[in-house]
Amino acid sequence: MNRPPVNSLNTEHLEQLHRALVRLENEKCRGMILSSSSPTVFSAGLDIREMYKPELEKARKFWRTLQDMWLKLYSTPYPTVAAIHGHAPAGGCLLALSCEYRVIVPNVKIGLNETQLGIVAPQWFQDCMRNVIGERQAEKALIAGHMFNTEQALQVGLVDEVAADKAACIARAEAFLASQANLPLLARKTVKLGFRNSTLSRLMTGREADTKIFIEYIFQPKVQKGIELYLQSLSKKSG
Ligand SMILES: CCCC/C=C/CC(=O)SCCNC(=O)CCNC(=O)[C@H](O)C(C)(C)COP(=O)(O)OP(=O)(O)OC[C@H]1O[C@@H](n2cnc3c(N)ncnc32)[C@H](O)[C@@H]1OP(=O)(O)O
Repeated sequence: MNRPPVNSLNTEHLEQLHRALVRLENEKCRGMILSSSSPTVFSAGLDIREMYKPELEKARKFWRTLQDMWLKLYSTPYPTVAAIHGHAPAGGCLLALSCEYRVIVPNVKIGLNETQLGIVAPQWFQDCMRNVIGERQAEKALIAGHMFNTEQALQVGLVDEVAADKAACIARAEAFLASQANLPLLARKTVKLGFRNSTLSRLMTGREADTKIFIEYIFQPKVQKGIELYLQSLSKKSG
């Protein structure tokens, strides 16, 4: 990902990610490392400006593009690793959770923090967390909107490994891909999809309902006010 300053996910960036995933599949790629050009941020999650006073059709398109990208990422036939050498809140955490393996560096925060922002992580975000860290830990983390530090993320199983820095993180991600290289492709892909199918189907069969929930939610005046205040707090911080 290379969308400075924080790889926030707007419609255009989501489309780029989706196109890249389709191309990798068409080219029969043997594995992907999802990484960031930023030295400190993996991805700041959804671009909050896409949700602030949007036009209805643009907001719908934004959400559908996110769904499309995620459905592709979660179901790739090739192995995927997230090299998390920077913070990964909310949608950034979703990207990492959607890969098959996660390597993180020290001093990083990762989690589905939506509750803390007064918004609700969509069901499929929650499912991804549950599938990785289990029901009990996911429920606790999601209710609190907890951001895990590196040590906590390793302890709870949210990530698989800690590496000292970006170079080591990428090297460990490559090692994971190498460990998969000799597995029979069809068997590997079939087992992966078997595990992920119910989560994928839940969104595929409920896409319109999921979009409706998003639209109805963000168009509420009190939600718009909350987004406005949050945007102000973010830009005051960097100002
Ligand atoms: C039913 C509704 C469901 C909706 C689901 C939503 C899921 C989501 O993903 S919501 C997005 C949640 N994301 C966040 O809360 C992250 C907010 N950002 C941060 O915590 C920090 O920016 C960071 C830890 C990622 C990085 O910190 P750092 O100090 O390096 O950078 P900053 O100075 O904070 O930010 C630089 C710059 O980027 C702007 N920005 C940051 N995050 C976002 C974002 N998610 N969307 C849009 N813009 C963002 C920030 O305002 C700064 O901009 P300016 O330089 O122009 O002020």
